[in-house]
Amino acid sequence: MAYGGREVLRGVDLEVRRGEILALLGPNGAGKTTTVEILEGFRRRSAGEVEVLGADPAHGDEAWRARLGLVLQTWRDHGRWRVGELLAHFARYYRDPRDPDALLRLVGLTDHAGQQAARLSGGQRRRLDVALGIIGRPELLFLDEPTTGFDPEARRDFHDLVERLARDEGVTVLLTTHDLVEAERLADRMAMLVNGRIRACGTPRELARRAAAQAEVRWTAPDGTPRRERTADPSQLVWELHRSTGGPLPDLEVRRPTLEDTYLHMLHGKDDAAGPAEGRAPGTAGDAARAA
Ligand SMILES: Nc1ncnc2c1ncn2[C@@H]1O[C@H](COP(=O)(O)OP(=O)(O)OP(=O)(O)O)[C@@H](O)[C@H]1O
Repeated sequence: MAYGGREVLRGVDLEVRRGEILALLGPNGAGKTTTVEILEGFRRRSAGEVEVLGADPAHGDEAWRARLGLVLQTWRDHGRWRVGELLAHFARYYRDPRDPDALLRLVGLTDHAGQQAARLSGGQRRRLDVALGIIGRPELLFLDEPTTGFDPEARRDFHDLVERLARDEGVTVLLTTHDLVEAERLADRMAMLVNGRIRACGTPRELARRAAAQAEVRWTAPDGTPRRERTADPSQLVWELHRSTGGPLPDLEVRRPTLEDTYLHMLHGKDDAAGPAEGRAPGTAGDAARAA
């Protein structure tokens, strides 16, 4: 995929399976929104094959569109509408919409039903976005950085809601986020997009294993100096230190790699972390993406 002459996606090989939650991660400018907008049918791709719910998004009709739910990054301008009226209005576009009052309860906006959308707080607007995204009972839900601006409780409620949608209603979810805790909490699989290419894709556990990020061992040396070392095999290091000092290691601490370590390792590491797109020469491959 190129903007003007500049290629921003090159070989995005990605499949989202029906009923799964897939988190698309990657640094600013990696191409996540571009990818998602192509899948949603909002952006024309310049090359590659894409199939979403059995159709090419570039030719998706109204019936196809009604099966998607979108929570976009940019806020749609419905500021003058009252929250309850807005939901009732959008409900009319769908054959089997959720009940607007039940939906307000679901996203925690019942007390704001009579309020103008423009007067909601940032986090409350985001909840409204989520409500609008799921009002039509979508089969496939796109969530583009959905919890930006949420307080911790709203975030937890939102995570519960997304989990319920996936588990109880079989909704497929494609989530982009910079929040690694969110990705780990929600996602069945994570895909890492770096420089327009999928660098790795797998369950959080698989990615951690593939990235082989290193543990950090800290201790105080016999002369009192604090020491730290990174190693893939902390037990070996501790054993060697123990043997060389001949006694217990003061202030010993072994810190396992966090998800953030894994992420940064993948971001800056070599292709040993590469997933299915591994080994492609730059610019040679078109993009291929399938969702549900
Ligand atoms: N309409 C456009 N015209 C030209 N270049 C664009 C356009 N939209 C995006 N880009 C460029 O394409 C690249 C990918 O952008 P994109 O918005 O897809 O990244 P992203 O991964 O969603 O980033 P972020 O995490 O910051 O939201 C960026 O370098 C961006 O500057």
